[in-house]
Amino acid sequence: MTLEVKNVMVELSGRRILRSVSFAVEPGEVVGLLGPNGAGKSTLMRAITGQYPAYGSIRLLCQDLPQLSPKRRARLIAYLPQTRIISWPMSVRDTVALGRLPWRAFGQRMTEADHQAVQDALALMDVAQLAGRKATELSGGEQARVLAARAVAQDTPLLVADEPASGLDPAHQIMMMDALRRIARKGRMVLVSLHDLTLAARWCDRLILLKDGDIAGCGAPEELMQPERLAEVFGIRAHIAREGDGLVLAPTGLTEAGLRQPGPAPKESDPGRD
Ligand SMILES: Nc1ncnc2c1ncn2[C@@H]1O[C@H](COP(=O)(O)OP(=O)(O)OP(=O)(O)O)[C@@H](O)[C@H]1O
Repeated sequence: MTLEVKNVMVELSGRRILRSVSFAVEPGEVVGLLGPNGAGKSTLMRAITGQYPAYGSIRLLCQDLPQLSPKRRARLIAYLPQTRIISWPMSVRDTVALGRLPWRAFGQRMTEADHQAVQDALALMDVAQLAGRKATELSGGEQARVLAARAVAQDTPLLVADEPASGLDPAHQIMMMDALRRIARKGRMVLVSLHDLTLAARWCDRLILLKDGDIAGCGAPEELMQPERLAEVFGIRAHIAREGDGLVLAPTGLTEAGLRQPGPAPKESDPGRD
């Protein structure tokens, strides 16, 4: 009863973006996907959600995801994209209710269960007080929480969230991570990409480090968040401290390699290699 990603390779515009990525996510856990800009996090999420064709195997609850119809897939996976601008001039409640569409036949009215799922999602993302407002008139962070609520309302076994905390104020970043953890603890799977190392270390059960389209590490935050690993993957030095029940990580500077090459390394896997 897992998400199983095996030897996934993705090529876009003739460039190999993901090389041979394998990992699993179990029900009940929040798995964080970390890596520098351009490492391939969004590409991996898009491959899992069926937006990019991929070689290899992507199975969820023992079903081959690429074989499923869009509607069947929408009942299994909710996806929160990185770009979160709402362009439909609908109320917040109606926007969140779009998350229930995969569960209804065309033209069918919302059931009591649909209304409850919408209300729960509005509350979880702290946007219930905005329910009657036009979604397009909200701030960027508010819109981000509305779209997160829509993904939550979809009530799927797997939630894939691409940088759900970006653009949120500190309190709502914590609320977001807390919400993802609560969703997971109800037996769902959560795969979330993050750039904030402290959020990742404190709220994720396991972390996957992606670099240049390859997995550079996978394990519990305490195992992975080591100075050498952060230097290798991100090119940074960081202050790492244990506080309460988790780690706090504060980047303090660039390593020599990071100074030489702060951006992602050129892909060795471009056509011609292998
Ligand atoms: N449609 C596309 N065609 C060609 N190359 C692409 C396409 N989409 C992404 N890429 C390239 O794939 C690589 C990985 O991009 P991706 O968006 O997956 O990175 P990321 O890890 O999510 O980065 P970020 O942290 O900046 O969001 C980048 O080098 C990017 O330029």
